[in-house]
Amino acid sequence: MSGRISPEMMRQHLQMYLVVGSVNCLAEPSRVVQEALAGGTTMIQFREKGHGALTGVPMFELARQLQNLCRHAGIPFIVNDDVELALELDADGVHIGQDDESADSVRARIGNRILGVSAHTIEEARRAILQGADYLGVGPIYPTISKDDAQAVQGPAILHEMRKARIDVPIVGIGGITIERVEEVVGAGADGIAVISAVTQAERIRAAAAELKHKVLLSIKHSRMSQKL
Ligand SMILES: Cc1ncc(COP(=O)(O)OP(=O)(O)O)c(N)n1
Ligand SMILES: Cc1nc(C(=O)O)sc1CCOP(=O)(O)O
Ligand SMILES: [Mg+2]
Repeated sequence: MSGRISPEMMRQHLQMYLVVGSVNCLAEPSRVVQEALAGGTTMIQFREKGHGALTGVPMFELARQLQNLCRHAGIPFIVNDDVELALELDADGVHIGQDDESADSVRARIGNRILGVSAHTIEEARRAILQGADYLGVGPIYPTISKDDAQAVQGPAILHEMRKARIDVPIVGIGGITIERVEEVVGAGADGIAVISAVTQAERIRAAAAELKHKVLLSIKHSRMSQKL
């Protein structure tokens, strides 16, 4: 990439953001990702974490396999937490949280690659932006079954509060998001949704991703129309 990603492009990539690792998948992870991409997923995060997570060569091989699928689909491949892995793979970006390496240090290491930072408060959001975040991951919006050490549930109100505080950077909501909740999340100010279980635990992965994306696009349209009124 010749420069930092534009906010407009970032918002598009955040619309239907799948966070995925072998631990979360009912089917083969590569099959899950293939199906999710066929359903219109706009960005993938490789998050190999939790009980039974792969390490070493098997983890690296899986990451490379999923990255190749993203390359063919023309969508960004983001690595969770592991900056070394992201650099080794020449991934499109990294997502870090408040307990990971600091955002300014990661920004210095990854150059213009995409940098996503988790933020739970307005203060964390402002700091992440100053330190070079391209987008914020805000959650958990609802209770989640996919992250044992998640913070307290925030509800969509945190998104409203951030937008009211003039945090204008691209934001993705995460945590317990299902098709029924998409409109509320986008209506509160998110540019898209990041999900694990709504896609990885679905019986029909392609259809689940496609329905979620369709709902996000409709919700963005509705929310723009109501802002104009
Ligand atoms: C898009 C997105 N938002 C938030 C997170 C959570 O990051 P973090 O708080 O560092 O927790 P772990 O995912 O590392 O357990 C995320 N991964 N993606
Ligand atoms: C990875 C992650 N981060 C969260 C946060 O709040 O920062 S919640 C979460 C898990 C999201 O999985 P699901 O869509 O199954 O709830
Ligand atoms: Mg992390």
